[in-house]
Amino acid sequence: MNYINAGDRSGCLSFLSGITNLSLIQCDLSCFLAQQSLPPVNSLSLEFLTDVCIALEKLEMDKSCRGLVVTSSQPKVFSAGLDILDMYGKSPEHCAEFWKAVQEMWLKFYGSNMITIAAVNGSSPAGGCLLSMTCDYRIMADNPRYSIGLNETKLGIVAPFWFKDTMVNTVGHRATEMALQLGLLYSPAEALKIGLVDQLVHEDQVLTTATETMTKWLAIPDHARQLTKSMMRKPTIDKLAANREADVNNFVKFITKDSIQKSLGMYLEMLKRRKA
Ligand SMILES: CCCC/C=C\CC(=O)SCCNC(=O)CCNC(=O)[C@H](O)C(C)(C)COP(=O)(O)OP(=O)(O)OC[C@H]1O[C@@H](n2cnc3c(N)ncnc32)[C@H](O)[C@@H]1OP(=O)(O)O
Repeated sequence: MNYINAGDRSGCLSFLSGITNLSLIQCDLSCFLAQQSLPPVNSLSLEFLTDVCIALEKLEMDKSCRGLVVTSSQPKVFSAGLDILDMYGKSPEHCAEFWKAVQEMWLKFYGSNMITIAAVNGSSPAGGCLLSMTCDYRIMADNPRYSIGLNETKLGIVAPFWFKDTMVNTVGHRATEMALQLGLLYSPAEALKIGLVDQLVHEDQVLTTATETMTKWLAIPDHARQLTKSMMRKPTIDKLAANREADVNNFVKFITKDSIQKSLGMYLEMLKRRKA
């Protein structure tokens, strides 16, 4: 069955307008494919996060859209996480705007009424791992060169409580404690073992498997599934929703510290050196 039906694209043109880094392709009557495409590594920049939130809001209001497969059109990378350049050498005002957009993205994805499936076609560190954890199901390409995890401590930064909560809800308290303190990036096999991803498939099969899985999830009555999802996730969502401003202030205070800026600068340098 051909799930990605190019003939149906006209049905989602309205979602594409104004969107530069995300394309939405209608897969069948009730499911969309959201493909991130921000070269070179799909980092989650302020502009990109804003695009994603607008697109998601529109899909959420479209009652005919019941499911979303989230993937990347960049080979080998699902998402490199938050765009470090939005946190490095920027004004406190910019950092605050950026963080609000990160919060918004998380709130929208984690609280989505749609079935969300992450087709993790490559590496997915930090914010990329967070994005995949907001989804209901994760399918990852079985290539030992790829990794996934919340590696913030390796950059000298600290994952906020709602990153931590999302991971606890996914893999449990002990695995999260190890993962966060050590900034662990897991191979696909390790990620499967701790439950960070739900299924590994050959890289060529990630999207097909995601759409097959979607078909199974679509068979469940929406109202029952949505209420169950909300029951599981609402306490975690409410915690951030009630503390958004304080969380923004904490982030800005932390990220603009000289010592943290220095760590981020060194990390960026390391990324460039590694390439050379
Ligand atoms: C209080 C704070 C709370 C939480 C905050 C943050 C959470 C985060 O998400 S921080 C971001 C953490 N991300 C990472 O640590 C990933 C870093 N990137 C990589 O490991 C690799 O790039 C990756 C495995 C994703 C892909 O590898 P390659 O395909 O080999 O690409 P390159 O490493 O050559 O990268 C190409 C190009 O992109 C730049 N880059 C990579 N990641 C980021 C990023 N997250 N933000 C901004 N820029 C990034 C990299 O430096 C290269 O740049 P150029 O050298 O200029 O080409």
